Order: sequence, then structure tokens, then C-alpha cells
Amino acid sequence: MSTNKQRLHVAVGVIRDGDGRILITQRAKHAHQGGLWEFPGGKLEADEPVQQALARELAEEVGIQVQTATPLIKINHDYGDRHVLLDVWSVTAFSGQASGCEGQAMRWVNVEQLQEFSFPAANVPIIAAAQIPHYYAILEGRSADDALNNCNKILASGAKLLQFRVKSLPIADLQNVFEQVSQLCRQQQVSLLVNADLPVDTANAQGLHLSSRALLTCNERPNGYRWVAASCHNLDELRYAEALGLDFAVLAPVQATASHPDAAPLGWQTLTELLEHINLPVFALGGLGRQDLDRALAAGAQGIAGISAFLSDD
Ligand SMILES: Nc1nc2c([nH]c(=O)n2[C@@H]2O[C@H](COP(=O)(O)OP(=O)(O)OP(=O)(O)O)[C@@H](O)[C@H]2O)c(=O)[nH]1
Ligand SMILES: [Mg+2]
Repeated sequence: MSTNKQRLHVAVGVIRDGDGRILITQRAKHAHQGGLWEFPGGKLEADEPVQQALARELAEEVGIQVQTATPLIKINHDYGDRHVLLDVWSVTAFSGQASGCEGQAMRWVNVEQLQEFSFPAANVPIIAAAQIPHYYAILEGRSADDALNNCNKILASGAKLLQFRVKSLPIADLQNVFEQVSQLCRQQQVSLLVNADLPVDTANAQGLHLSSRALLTCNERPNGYRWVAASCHNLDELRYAEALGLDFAVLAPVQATASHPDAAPLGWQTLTELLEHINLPVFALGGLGRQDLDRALAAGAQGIAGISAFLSDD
């Protein structure tokens, strides 16, 4: 049982170079999960703060000095022979030239290439977290013009992950607006997910976004999409999304929001507590703006999702 096994706290770095490539190293053959690829890192020493452990491990293992690191995701995983808490950080600035200081194999890879390497089982959500951005924009619109106008504003904001969710459009306009949005997204290398409640042909979409109702009717992960995500409002829904093997979730409402005035906001403290139980990248949604990103990262979230958050200039 995991309850009477000690949990090993491990500091892990997803290190990115200036071209957005990520550093991976190969675990020694005789080590736990030996021969598999990993993100460099290691166990905290007694009473050692996690960021200090991260800096020490990355200096020891790959010879770099961490300058900037932000929390990426925390993974609780029970391997049977040991239980680990992987405390994963994005290292976005460092000095020194990376090398395998312990004689281990090392590669810089593009994020999409991570799929081609064998990692320990606990790393699946870490890889998703490294591949998706910090912002998830939700496209709404009262008319075709309004939706396209909003789409252009979202793309101008720099968002690279978008959910097509224009539920108030007349059915006759839907497919046409979707094709135009899909073309704009392709041109600007934006990943497009379609809300599963909409009757559109999803052949041009990279992903499917399930409402919480649609999520709970699934018995398995929907096939054929690069990304499958879900909207959640509580721990049970988050656990269900994780158990289905979805890539990420959105949790709402974090703050009070005019679009859902009757929903009681969770607040930052509850968000933080819920995310401690979940091994999945989760976006915070509801009454938030892009300026709340640091707070969301500190709470353990992947970032910010929103509708109006991506329509203004700030
Ligand atoms: N560093 C690292 N450890 C991982 C990853 N994924 C994963 O499951 N682990 C597990 O987390 C634990 C980390 O231990 P580690 O072997 O890196 O620890 P360490 O550097 O302090 O090694 P040492 O025991 O040789 O001093 C291992 O049980 C390892 O299997 C990962 O991506 N990076
Ligand atoms: Mg290590």
C-alpha cells in the first residue's frame, strides 16, 4: 500500500533552450526505471527547499546553472516498489553548456519529438504539460462576423491553443465559420480543439474538447485526435478525465464570472488543493485574465483559460 511507503520528493527540470528544444537524458541501466529517458533531476536532501534541489541536481547532472524556473506540474506516482512526487519545473533561463556530467546519454529534442522516446510511466502528463502552452483561448461569438472578429483578436494575443465553442451561432453558419477559423489557425500554427457538443465536421481539428456532461458519458478516450481535453468543476470530474487518459482539463469557475453568475467560485485555495490530487495539466478558468498567470502557476495549474481574457489588448 502506498500509505505506509515513504514518498520520495524529486525535483525535475524541463529545460528549454533558445529554440524551444528540451533536454532529455537517459537513466543508467542499473537505476530505478533504468535505460528509460528522463528529464534531469533528483531527490531532495533532508530539509532542502525544492528550488535549491533543482539547481543542485541540474548542476550535478548536466552542468548548468538555473537562472529562471517556474512550476510546471506535480506528479504523484506509485511504481509499486516506490512512490514518487515529481515536482517538475520549467527552466527557461540558465547559464553554462549542458553535458552529461555522469556519462549519461543526452539529447536536445523538439517538443513534438518527445513522443518518440521511452519515458517512465509517470512522465506521460509531464510530456503533455511541456507540449501545451500556458494560455487556452475559448472562441465564442453571437454571429459569424463576431466569431471571426474574436478569432482574429485571440490570434493577435499570441494564444497558440484554441477551443472552437461558438454555441450561439445559427447551425447554417457553423461549418463555414469553423472552416475559416481552422484555416486561420493553420496559418498561425495554432492548435484547434472543437467543442464536442457542436455539430461540425472535425476533420480539420487537432483536438476535441468535452463538456463535463460529455466527459461523463465517455467510457474511453475518444479516438483519432492529437488532443482530447475536458471541462471540469470538481475533483470527481478531474479524476474521471485523468482516468480516461485525456491530455488536459479546464477547471472552473476559479473566480466569480459574469458569464456564469450562479456558479459559486472555487477560489485559489481550493484550486490549489484540488490540483494536488491530480496528475493532469489543468487550466484555471473563470473571472481570470492573462495577468493571473503567475498565480495560476503557483497554484499548480498549467495556465489560464478564458473567453474575454484574450479579446483585450492587455
Ligand atoms: N529525474 C527524474 N526522475 C524521474 C523521472 N520520471 C520518474 O518517474 N522519475 C523517478 O524519480 C526518481 C528520481 O530519482 P533519481 O534517480 O533521478 O534521483 P537522484 O538523481 O537523486 O539519483 P541518485 O539516487 O543516484 O542520487 C526515480 O525513482 C525515477 O525513476 C524524470 O523524468 N526525471
Ligand atoms: Mg537523477
